[in-house]
Amino acid sequence: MSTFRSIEWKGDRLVLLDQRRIPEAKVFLELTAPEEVAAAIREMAVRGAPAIGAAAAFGVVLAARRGEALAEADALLRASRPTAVNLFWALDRMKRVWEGYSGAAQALVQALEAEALKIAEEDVAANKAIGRHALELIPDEARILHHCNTGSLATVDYGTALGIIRIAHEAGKKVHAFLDETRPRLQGARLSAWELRELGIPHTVIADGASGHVMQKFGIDLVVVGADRIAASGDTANKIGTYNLAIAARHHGVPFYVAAPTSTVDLETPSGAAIPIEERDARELTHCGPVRVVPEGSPVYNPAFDVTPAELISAIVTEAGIAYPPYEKSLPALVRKAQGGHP
Ligand SMILES: CSC[C@@H](O)[C@@H](O)C(=O)COP(=O)(O)O
Repeated sequence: MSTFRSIEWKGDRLVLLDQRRIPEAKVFLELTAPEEVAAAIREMAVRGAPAIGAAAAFGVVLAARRGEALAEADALLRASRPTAVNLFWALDRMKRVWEGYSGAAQALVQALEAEALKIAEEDVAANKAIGRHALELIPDEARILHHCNTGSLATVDYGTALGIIRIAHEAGKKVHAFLDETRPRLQGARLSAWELRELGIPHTVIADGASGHVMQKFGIDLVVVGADRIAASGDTANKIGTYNLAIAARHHGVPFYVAAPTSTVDLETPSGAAIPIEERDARELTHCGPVRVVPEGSPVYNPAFDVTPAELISAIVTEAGIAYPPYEKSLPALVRKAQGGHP
């Protein structure tokens, strides 16, 4: 894989690989202000639940370096996207460092920088652990269906669901990934295919509507997806189209796995009904690039995420181990384990 990370802290600026430009160009953005980080998250130059959490943490560091009001930067970054809980989880961690702080400004900048770097490094370690735990779920030869992009681009490095595919490949398993294109923003077609090509992992891009057909015609051994927020019940918000995939998987008897760090588990949210679902600009649907593909005046509805009910999820793979139903019991135990407590 590439020798760069999609998120890199350079001591005085945050460098992001602009995901809107992949695969046609590798363009790096150099951000020095929290407003720029919030805009990059909102406009999806950086995207994917763990990646936006880490980027927001560095947004707070930038605000501190500039001597700006941290409460304002925090509010601005929190408002950038609503669904992925990692954003709020990372900003809460940063807030525990700055809230009530009364020492020297320079020492606070250093403490915030250390915390943001810790968030980033912990994410990489969590993703590798997720991949190792998942090995027991992957047959030696496996056709794996995947939705959206959950790889190095969507995290600080390695990835969650795509990381599982990568680690299984590196472990010598014969994996073939079927990648949903993931309309309307094409994270599967543009980003996951790009990552798997760089890694030399066999894959085939399919239209979202083809996933049922592929299960029926070729046979899929498992589906693995990421998550933006997992409620205490196990209900999981992820990229729009995930729910359809889970229904098709159940119909075909295909195991449906969710892969996410425990920072994506939100025990405060009891069930999927309480997860805020982002609606994005209609233009994402009405246009393909500059070309209008929906007649002028036709109403559109563009939810960016859906919620897959826990009963359709075979297991949730986290860095602390694999949670099986009933998730109300297994998820809190894994969250406690990840935090260093008893399972
Ligand atoms: C490891 S990324 C997991 C999820 O964040 C991913 O599947 C997803 O839904 C991303 O949505 P996006 O709108 O591209 O940020």
